[in-house]
Amino acid sequence: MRAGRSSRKGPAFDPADDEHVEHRRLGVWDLYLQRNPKLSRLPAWPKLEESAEMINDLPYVWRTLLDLRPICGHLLALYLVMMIGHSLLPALSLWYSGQLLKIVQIAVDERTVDRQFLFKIAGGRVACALARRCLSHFMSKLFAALNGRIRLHFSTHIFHIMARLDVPTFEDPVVSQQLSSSVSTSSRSNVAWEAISSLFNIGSAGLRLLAQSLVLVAVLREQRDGFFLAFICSANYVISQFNQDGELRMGGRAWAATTRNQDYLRIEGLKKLISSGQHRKELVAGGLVNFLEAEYRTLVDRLGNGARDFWDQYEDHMTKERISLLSLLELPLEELPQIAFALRAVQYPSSIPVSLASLHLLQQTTTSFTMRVSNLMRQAGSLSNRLSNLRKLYEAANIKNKVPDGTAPFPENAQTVQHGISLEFRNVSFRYPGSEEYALRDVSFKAESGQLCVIVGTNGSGKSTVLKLIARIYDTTSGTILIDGRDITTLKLDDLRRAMAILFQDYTLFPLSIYDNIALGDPAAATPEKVMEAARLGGAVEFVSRLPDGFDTYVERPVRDLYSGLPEDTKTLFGRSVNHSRLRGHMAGGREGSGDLGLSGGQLQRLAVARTFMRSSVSEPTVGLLLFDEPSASLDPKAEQDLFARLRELRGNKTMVFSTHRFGNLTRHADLIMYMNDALVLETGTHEELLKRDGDYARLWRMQAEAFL
Ligand SMILES: Nc1ncnc2c1ncn2[C@@H]1O[C@H](COP(=O)(O)OP(=O)(O)OP(=O)(O)O)[C@@H](O)[C@H]1O
Repeated sequence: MRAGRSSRKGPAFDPADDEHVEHRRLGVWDLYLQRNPKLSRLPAWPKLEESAEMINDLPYVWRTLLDLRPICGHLLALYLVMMIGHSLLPALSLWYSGQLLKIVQIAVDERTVDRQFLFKIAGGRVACALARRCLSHFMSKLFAALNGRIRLHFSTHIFHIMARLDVPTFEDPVVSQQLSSSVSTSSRSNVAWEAISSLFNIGSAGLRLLAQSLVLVAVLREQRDGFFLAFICSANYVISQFNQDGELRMGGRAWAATTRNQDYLRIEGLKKLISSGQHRKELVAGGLVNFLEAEYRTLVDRLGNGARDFWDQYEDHMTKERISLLSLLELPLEELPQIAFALRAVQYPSSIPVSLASLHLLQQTTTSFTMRVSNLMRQAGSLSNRLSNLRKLYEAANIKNKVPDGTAPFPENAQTVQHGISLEFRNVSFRYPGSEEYALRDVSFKAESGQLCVIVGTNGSGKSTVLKLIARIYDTTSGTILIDGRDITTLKLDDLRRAMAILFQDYTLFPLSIYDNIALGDPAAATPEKVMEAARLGGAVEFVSRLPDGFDTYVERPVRDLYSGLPEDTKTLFGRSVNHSRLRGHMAGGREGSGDLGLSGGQLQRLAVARTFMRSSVSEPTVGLLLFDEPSASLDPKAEQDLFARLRELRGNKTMVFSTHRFGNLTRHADLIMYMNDALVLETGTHEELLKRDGDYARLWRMQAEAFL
């Protein structure tokens, strides 16, 4: 959504708060708008309010300048000097124009011309124009150079900001809003340079206005009716400024819009459905085309002109609102200077040439003057936004992670880890941030060092959550998790995570090469031999070798090729197939094949398993705990069996926690099985114990076994 200053301090915006928020219907849209305080009816009030807020952001400008001094201080200083020169030149031109006018006046009154003076003034006027052109040229070159250097400097700062955030912090909507307005790893824009250059621009525009005003006053003083003409030349601008403030103007105010119209929602849903390649299979296979088309027609007929997006409705409303008495006055006022000139010409016929020249000069100057004023106002508005983004860019480096680091090193004795780590949950309950529901309720269990623990249960029962809490992706809401008898929150996070290898169910592959994807399982120890071995253990070598670029193949190219207007016969370009539709699915764990590579879900899962194998083998001395969340979900039965066999063999003495809802033959080998349902651990024991108990585990086991009889 477009909005004014992105986030202000103050109480939360509540659409139901009638006292501070007004509600308007715009077609199918509900617009909620912060009520204007009385003073804000004045056209400059919102700008003043924003300027007051900007004061808090100014220290960050200073900090940025200090940061930039060693990188491009001399270029910045040069740019500033050029800008000052560029701002003063229009005033100098105006002064020369005033002098030319004077020459004309003397020529009319006295019929004489001082030729030398005339050449000097004309030469000065031309030199001014040339100087402005040259300065603009050099400034644009400097602008680009500064932009490049500053962007490069801040890109490492931004990389650091993004890389250090943990999962709950990154998912926090407040943090993501802060990041989206201040941090962008890919865009060509650059928050710091935008803020600094805006500030320079405003300073320069202010200086230009001041210098021009002073010269204008000096020139007008010498002209008959000069001030009167200047006033009427700028009158229509003043009126248009007052006229802008329609009732629904949203600039500077908090606002939110939503639609609850079911027909409109359905129309938009149908449009998305047919325009995205993602749903094409189901659409065609389900024979849905005719039904959807008829449905769409009915909805559009029913909603008529109301089926329009918010901005369309808003513009429509604003155009209706804009016709007022003042707006009707705006155009006739433009003619006023000519009328005034005609009357004066009648009154003083001898001064027609001077009046004509002065009228031209005045109109030209006031037009550029008023344009500058409105530019200045507009720039001041965006400056406030840019400065606040700059503040957020610096503040983002101090965002506190929600999972705090511990202080105790782990393990105390490095030799013990490879013989497994004991794991204990004591009365652990957990709710995901922002969720009311408990994902785990009072879970307690203990797995001794070197044991194989299998968590089984229904969908959504909390199996993956158990693994996420062990890796401290999230912290428990209540209760304690201990490894080797020590509370995990007290341990250094880096040490804790170095002691375990984890494969998530919703793993993702990185937009890097296949080699890097595997090597990042243990980047510090990665060698080509180790990566190859991990790929073999994950069952990935065969299909990767068949790819044209083998292990150098990018799972998803992070940089798209650009093309346009290619003849239809162009099937490949740069050794890759041309995507004429440009519609690609996203890469997400196991659920989809790779749009770029045409790899299947199972093949992608093998790559993820290979990555985990980088740190899972018996020989890996630093890892004592292996966590696997459904690693075989997309594998065929043979691949699944091979994987389980390899896992058992490679695990050695390490502790392994395995989550699955397919019992397979893994549970038979388990030292501890936990049966979960609806956030609770309902049964624990070995396979035999649980069968003897004849509870839910036994019932589900029999159900799965019967399917194969
Ligand atoms: N990031 C999240 N935010 C909010 N709720 C979540 C999140 N992830 C999971 N949940 C909820 O927590 C509960 C437990 O989810 P979890 O993924 O642990 O289940 P699971 O047993 O692994 O399920 P499955 O067998 O389908 O993988 C579910 O109700 C789920 O909707």
